[in-house]
Amino acid sequence: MKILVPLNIPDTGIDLLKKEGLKVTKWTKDLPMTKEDLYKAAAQHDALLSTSNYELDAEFLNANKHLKIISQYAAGYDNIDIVAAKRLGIPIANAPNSMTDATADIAFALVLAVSRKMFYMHKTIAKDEWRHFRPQAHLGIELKNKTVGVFGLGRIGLEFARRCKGAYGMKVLYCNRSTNKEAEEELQAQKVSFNDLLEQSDIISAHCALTPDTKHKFDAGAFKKMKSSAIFVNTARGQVHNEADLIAALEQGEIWGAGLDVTDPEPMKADNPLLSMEQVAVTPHIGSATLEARRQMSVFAARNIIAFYKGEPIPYPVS
Ligand SMILES: NC(=O)C1=CN([C@@H]2O[C@H](COP(=O)(O)OP(=O)(O)OC[C@H]3O[C@@H](n4cnc5c(N)ncnc54)[C@H](OP(=O)(O)O)[C@@H]3O)[C@@H](O)[C@H]2O)C=CC1
Ligand SMILES: O=CC(=O)O
Repeated sequence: MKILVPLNIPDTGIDLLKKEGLKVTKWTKDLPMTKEDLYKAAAQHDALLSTSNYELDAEFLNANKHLKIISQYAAGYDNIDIVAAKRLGIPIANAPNSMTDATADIAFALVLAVSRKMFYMHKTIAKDEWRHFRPQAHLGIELKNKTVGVFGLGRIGLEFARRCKGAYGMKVLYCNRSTNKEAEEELQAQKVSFNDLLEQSDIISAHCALTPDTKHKFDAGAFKKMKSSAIFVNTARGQVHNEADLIAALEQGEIWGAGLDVTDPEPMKADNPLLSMEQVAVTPHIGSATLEARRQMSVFAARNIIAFYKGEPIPYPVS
């Protein structure tokens, strides 16, 4: 079986594939493949160890019906048309839990960065604006005993909530479709409606998958319901918030601040007004950007393909 890896990912998983006798073509350039190159290359391979920057839509899947499996080097798989893949009988798999800690860390770091205006204050030094002690300038807010609301308390949401509870004794609210018993027992997390999450939380962090249900969940109406002292954090997917509405909510003081690891669109343009706001911190989708996570993602994505090749159950199937 010939595997196409269309981005320069760590070799940890590639080595496993090769050990099983699978042939691997890895794209080693820094820039991703063009759509044309991807179509051409996929046509000559049996499986794809893909990454989330490629749009694997119905058109791509129809043109590549021959693919035996697509294994995603990511937890999210909103770039893949799962319905079309199912119709065509192409199994899809992903690599959840390989970057849970790394992404929870980024969400938590964004809360801290926003609460103390760190990114903005860093820029004042670079602009040579640090002059003298100003006792009432650029004050932040403290996090101890605040209420955190997690939208999508799954793997990453739980790790993020653990950090909030452990470091600052925060009360944990969450909004999911199902109940997270583990979080309720361990953190005394309370499941609430979306409305209550918005109205009662001091910090709201999005950790859901991007689906038609969650697209633009955080829009003008949602921001209006949040506390004017609230911090909104999104490390899930940029389209979970409506970015124009978020900018307006911040400009009008409807919410206090925002921390984003994901934006809409990505990459964010350098002239985006969010980048010059005092109470905003933006990182360029680096949730999983640790050596440990990226190596593990490669291994998990490879294991799906190896299991399929051996006729064993796929460890991380996407249904
Ligand atoms: N910034 C980054 O670099 C990274 C971002 N991510 C993003 O984080 C997302 C979450 O990852 P992970 O924690 O592993 O995924 P999980 O599937 O473990 O958690 C997702 C949670 O979202 C909840 N959810 C889904 N739909 C809804 C909805 N409509 N309303 C309320 N809750 C909902 C689910 O609960 P229930 O089904 O009960 O509703 C579940 O608890 C990924 O899909 C990806 O987009 C992941 C890794 C890195
Ligand atoms: O955004 C990253 C992912 O793993 O999903």
